[in-house]
Amino acid sequence: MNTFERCAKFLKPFLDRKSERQLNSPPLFVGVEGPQGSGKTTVCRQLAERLSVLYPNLNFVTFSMDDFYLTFEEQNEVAANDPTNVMLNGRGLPGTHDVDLLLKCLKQLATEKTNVDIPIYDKSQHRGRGDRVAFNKWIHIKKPTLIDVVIFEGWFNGYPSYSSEEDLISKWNKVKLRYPSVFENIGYEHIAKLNRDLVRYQAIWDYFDAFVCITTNTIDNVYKWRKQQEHDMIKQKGAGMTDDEVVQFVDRYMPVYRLYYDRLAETRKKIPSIEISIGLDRRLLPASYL
Ligand SMILES: Nc1ncnc2c1ncn2[C@@H]1O[C@H](COP(=O)(O)OP(=O)(O)OP(=O)(O)O)[C@@H](O)[C@H]1O
Repeated sequence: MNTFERCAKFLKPFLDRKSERQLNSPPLFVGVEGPQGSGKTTVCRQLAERLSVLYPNLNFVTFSMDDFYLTFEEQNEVAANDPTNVMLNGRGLPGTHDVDLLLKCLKQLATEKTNVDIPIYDKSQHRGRGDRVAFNKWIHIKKPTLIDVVIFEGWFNGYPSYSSEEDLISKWNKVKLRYPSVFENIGYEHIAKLNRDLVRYQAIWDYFDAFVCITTNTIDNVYKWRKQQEHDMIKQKGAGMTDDEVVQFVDRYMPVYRLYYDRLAETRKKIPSIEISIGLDRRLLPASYL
């Protein structure tokens, strides 16, 4: 069994129920989480393509947290407002998305009262710094199209913020001792800001009816996966990050993994969910076959 087959098996009862749908029932929201490079985009594409063949009466839409990055100008402003905060110096982490726009889209999809316009982000614009594409290139869902299944992926989907400052500080003290290089240039004010930003995302997770978590035996695999991706890109397009650049790039994300990754179980307890564990080769680890 592979990741797609395991996801499809988990989602089958939800989709069977949905396929006997009642008119105007809200869509099924499927959240997909997985560390960078774990294969989220691939599995979401496979789910939308193959499940729409298996369930021809259901309309699927797939999009990503990445589509909701702030515009180039807004991101520059975020970085300029907090110049010592390396975590906000460029897109990627909590605090660099238009959460209000995302919540508006989710609400519109849930209530089906209006047309829905879903943005698309182009990472290649501004020499790789990225920007949101023009409105006419967004995904436009026009009434009376009924969306039955929303598949939404993001690398920190479901990460629960800390509601107690004491817990946040205690975790921060532990992880910065254990991973000093990751937290080298990060002060408590940056961690507190990160947590405040993450609080705003919690309302997104509340939409999930089903939650797919692709987990891995060690989060350090993210470095290796990204190196592979960049090596492939250099082969195909002649350009890509060097191994050292990859380390620097992934380091910027690591504080979030180190602070929150092991708290995902909290979200999983609240939502019907599945944990699909993969190894470095992205094959399922034995427990995931169940
Ligand atoms: N099951 C798999 N087995 C082997 N390779 C895979 C598998 N799934 C995805 N890949 C490959 O791994 C790479 C990363 O996949 P993908 O872009 O889907 O991951 P991602 O989690 O969405 O990454 P990111 O967060 O960086 O966008 C791609 O080159 C893809 O072809």
